[in-house]
Amino acid sequence: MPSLEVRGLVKRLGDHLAVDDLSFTVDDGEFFVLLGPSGCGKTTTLRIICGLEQPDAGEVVVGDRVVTSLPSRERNLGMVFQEYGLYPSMDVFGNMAYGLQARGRTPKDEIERRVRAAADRLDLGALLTSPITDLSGGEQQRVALGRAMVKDADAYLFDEPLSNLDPKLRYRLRRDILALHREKKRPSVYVTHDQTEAFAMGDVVAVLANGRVQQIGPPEELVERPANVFVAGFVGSPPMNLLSARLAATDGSYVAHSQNAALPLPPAWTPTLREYGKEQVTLGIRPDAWVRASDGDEAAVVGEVADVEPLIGETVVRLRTADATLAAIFHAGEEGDLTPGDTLRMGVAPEGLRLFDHDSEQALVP
Ligand SMILES: Nc1ncnc2c1ncn2[C@@H]1O[C@H](COP(=O)(O)OP(=O)(O)OP(=O)(O)O)[C@@H](O)[C@H]1O
Repeated sequence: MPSLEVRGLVKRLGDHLAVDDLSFTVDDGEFFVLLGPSGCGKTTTLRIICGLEQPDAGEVVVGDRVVTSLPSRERNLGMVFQEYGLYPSMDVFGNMAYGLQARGRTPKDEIERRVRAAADRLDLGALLTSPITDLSGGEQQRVALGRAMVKDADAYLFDEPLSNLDPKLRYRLRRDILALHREKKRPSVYVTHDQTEAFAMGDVVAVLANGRVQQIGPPEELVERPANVFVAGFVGSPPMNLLSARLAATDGSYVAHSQNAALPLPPAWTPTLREYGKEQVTLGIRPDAWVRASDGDEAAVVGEVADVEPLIGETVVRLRTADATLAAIFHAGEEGDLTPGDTLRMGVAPEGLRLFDHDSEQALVP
């Protein structure tokens, strides 16, 4: 049985439909990430799960309890937010202990034991009596994490908890959050617009746009098999190249014509495309699927190198053609000696091609 479930959530904010028929389930021990661009409804969804916002329609289920109309404090959730949400008048101990003290069910020495254990884990042991206002942003966020850690919550919710922190601290706190999650073995829902974070942390990632789920799956599935044009253009850095193309059948297999090139599709596509019948498609080319091609190769896209960006272990090359700018990732060294202005011919490894219906923008599946 899933331990956290939202069913058909709808939320209108002013005249904006912030959450539009959203459903997903998170199992015990699963780290579930809500990923999407700014304004897609991630925070609103989390606020509904927490009980800080009432949905216009739909249900929130935690364990075997429908909690939709319960106040936040009765939902037994651990929450960590971007704006730490700490009490400035209290010290570190007071903030971490507050939730347990307020519920009044945990003996004082047990609270003390839990707070000290969490503080030690988070390197806050020496700061327990410090006023919150004396702490750095990273320390405050660790206190907020510690406050969630001392609770035995039924589910844990995180809303962009790391976005105010520098990269080194972010990396460390990611590990702390995952350690907390693994220890508690409860469902966790983590909101972020940072796909590196989403992919590094999530067992399952839900991509949201305009308040709707676009795709739910493990990170590698979103990259390998994006369900639609939005996901294809959103995940990956750089994301998949998306081009309009015309399909043509030749000798029983298919070729996609785009950018003055004839790109052969693997034979596995043939039955699907025969049934599909349409000519016009959107072609997706993974940036890591490009290969250098030789002169006269019909299956090569030709363009001018616009930009060469060396990264750690790989190089991103941008190629300008008559009507598109394409991104290619080469393992460091494979790009050769390219400089902006050079003419470059690139072929595509056929397994790196994806096709989407031109109108519905949904993926076609071979
Ligand atoms: N009171 C309001 N009236 C109208 N629209 C609102 C109101 N509050 C929020 N919105 C809009 O609802 C949408 C969803 O907001 P939400 O904060 O859930 O998005 P988000 O995905 O978490 O974005 P971010 O990553 O920027 O925090 C946004 O477009 C926001 O501008």
